[in-house]
Amino acid sequence: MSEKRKLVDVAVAVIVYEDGKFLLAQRPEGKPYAGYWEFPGGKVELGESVYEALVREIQEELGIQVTHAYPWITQIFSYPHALVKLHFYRVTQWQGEPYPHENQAFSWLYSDAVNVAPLLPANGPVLQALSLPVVYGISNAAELGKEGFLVRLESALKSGLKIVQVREKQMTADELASFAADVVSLGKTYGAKVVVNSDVALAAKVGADGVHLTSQQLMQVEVRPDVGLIGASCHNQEELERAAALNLDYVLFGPVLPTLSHPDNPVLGWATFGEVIKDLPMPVYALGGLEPADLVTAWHYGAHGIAMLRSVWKDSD
Ligand SMILES: Nc1nc2c([nH]c(=O)n2[C@H]2C[C@H](O)[C@@H](COP(=O)(O)OP(=O)(O)OP(=O)(O)O)O2)c(=O)[nH]1
Repeated sequence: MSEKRKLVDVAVAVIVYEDGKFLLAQRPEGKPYAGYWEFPGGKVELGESVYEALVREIQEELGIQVTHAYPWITQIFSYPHALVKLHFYRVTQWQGEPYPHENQAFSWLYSDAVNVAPLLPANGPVLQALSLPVVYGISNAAELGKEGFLVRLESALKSGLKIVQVREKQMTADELASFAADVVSLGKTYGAKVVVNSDVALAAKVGADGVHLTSQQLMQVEVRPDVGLIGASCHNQEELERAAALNLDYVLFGPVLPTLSHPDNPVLGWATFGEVIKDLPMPVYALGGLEPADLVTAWHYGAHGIAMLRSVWKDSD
């Protein structure tokens, strides 16, 4: 039934300041779901690219000129009135002051304090995706030593790092439990999320925010584990599709560039990275040989952000 309907492409703008504050608007009278809150945007017209539609809709609805917008996530949603393919872009820079040209109510919000309702039904997972930081750190006590790593971690947290994965394959179970507890405690102090690689029981035991599945686990689990935030490592399209089918919160996808530890391994390169991840419903972090300065390039190719195992722990000054 619904699957036979024509897919309607919709360009959707998440207009977001650097501190994470974003804009929701209330759908005007006369449209389906009038009064519901949504991100500004609208249907792609015949002959238009999604990007062109985004720029046009935002000019029409808010009177601002989009100058920097990055493809982000794509979701297909079946409404009684239409089957829509929502192309979400993060709009990070614009000219002019947003003004409600269609008399819509506006609200600037942070993802952890959304106090307007109801939202369009498709938008719940989008708020969850928006709450994920754009820089993702992976622990590296293997190279820095446990104490050395914790010092670097605290300095990175002080500088604004907001998510870290505990991944130390060389540690014994006891060492890992104590290390993970230290990372969780530091994370809590600085308001950062902590996920634990592969071990659901350990994540629960140390009070982590969630679990990061290995690509092997990803292909084996039948259902999404119920322990908060769930991510996974992916290296190919099949794994990415599996992560999408399991409704995971995010994935790491790479290697994008050669890495120090595996300089001769095949890499995706940015163009292939962008091609493979386009149309995915969940945020994708680029991984492999990246530095903080690569963030905007990653956005350009559709990534949510970048994940780093080494450069994120270097002192910036
Ligand atoms: N703009 C927008 N549309 C969304 C969001 N989430 C969501 O499910 N949609 C759906 C609702 C609609 O079915 C479709 C957008 O269609 P629309 O009616 O707003 O498009 P439009 O501005 O081009 O309006 P019109 O041509 O019908 O006047 O996408 C969102 O966050 N923003």
